Amino acid sequence: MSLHIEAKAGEIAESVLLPGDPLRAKYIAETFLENAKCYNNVRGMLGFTGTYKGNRVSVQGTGMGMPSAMIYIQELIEGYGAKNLIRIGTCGAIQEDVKIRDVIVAQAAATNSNIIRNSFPGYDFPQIANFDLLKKAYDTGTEKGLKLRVGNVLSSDLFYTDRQDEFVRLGKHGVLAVEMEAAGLYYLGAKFNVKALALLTVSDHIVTGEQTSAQERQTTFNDMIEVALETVRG
Ligand SMILES: O=P(O)(O)O[C@H]1O[C@H](CO)[C@@H](O)[C@H]1O
Ligand SMILES: O=c1cc[nH]c(=O)[nH]1
Repeated sequence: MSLHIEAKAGEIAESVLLPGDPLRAKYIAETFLENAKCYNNVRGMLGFTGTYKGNRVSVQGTGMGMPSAMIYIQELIEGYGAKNLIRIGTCGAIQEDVKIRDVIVAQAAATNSNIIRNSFPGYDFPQIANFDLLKKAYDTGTEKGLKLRVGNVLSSDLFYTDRQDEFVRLGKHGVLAVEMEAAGLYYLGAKFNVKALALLTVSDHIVTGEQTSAQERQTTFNDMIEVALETVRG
C-alpha cells in the first residue's frame, strides 16, 4: 500500500497503462482485460489489473497534469515495482498537418513546467521515450495499418492559457501536439531506470479549432489502447 494507491503487494502488474481519466481506466479494464480486478479507489483514481491475451497488465488513472500523474507514477514504480509504463492520453494538435484522430507516439516531450527544471537548475534535461517501447509501439501500430505520427510533444502545466500563440509557435518548431503529463512520465522513467512511453490521440486541433465527437474519440482511443496493450505483451 502506498499513500495514494491502496493495492496490496503483488496486485499491480509490471506493465501499467496510464490514462489521465480514471473512467478510461475502467473502460479499458471492462473492454479489453480478462478477470480484471479493481485495486484502487483512493480519491476515485481507479486502477485495475487483469490479463490481455494471457499477459498480466494494469491500468491506472493518473489525473490531469504532471503534479498528479507523477504521484501515481512514482508510487507505481517505488511501491509496486512497475517496469513498463505507457501513458495513453488525449492531446491538442498544434501543427496544421497533424490531424484530428491521429495517434502520436511521443518520442520526446518539451515542457514549460518548472518541475524538471528545478531538479537540474541550469540544465535542459531532455525528456525522451524508451526506445524499446517506442519501436514496439510503432511496429505494432504500423502492422495494424495505423499511420502513427512520431515526434516531439509539449507537456504543458496549463490547459487554459492566454498564451496559446506560444503553443502554435512550438508547432512551427516541429512539436506535434500539446498535453499535460508525458514529460513528467519520461523524467521519472529516467530517474528510476524504468521504461516509459506516451501514446496520444489527437482529440482537438488548436490551430483549426476542430474537435472529435465523443463517439469518434472512443474509436480512435481503441486503436491507441490496442497498440499499448500489444506493446507490453510479453
Ligand atoms: O486525456 P488525458 O489522458 O487526461 O490527457 C489530456 O487531457 C487532460 C486535459 O483535458 C490532460 O490530462 C491532458 O494531458
Ligand atoms: O487541447 C488539448 C487536448 C487535450 N489535452 C490537452 O492538454 N490539450
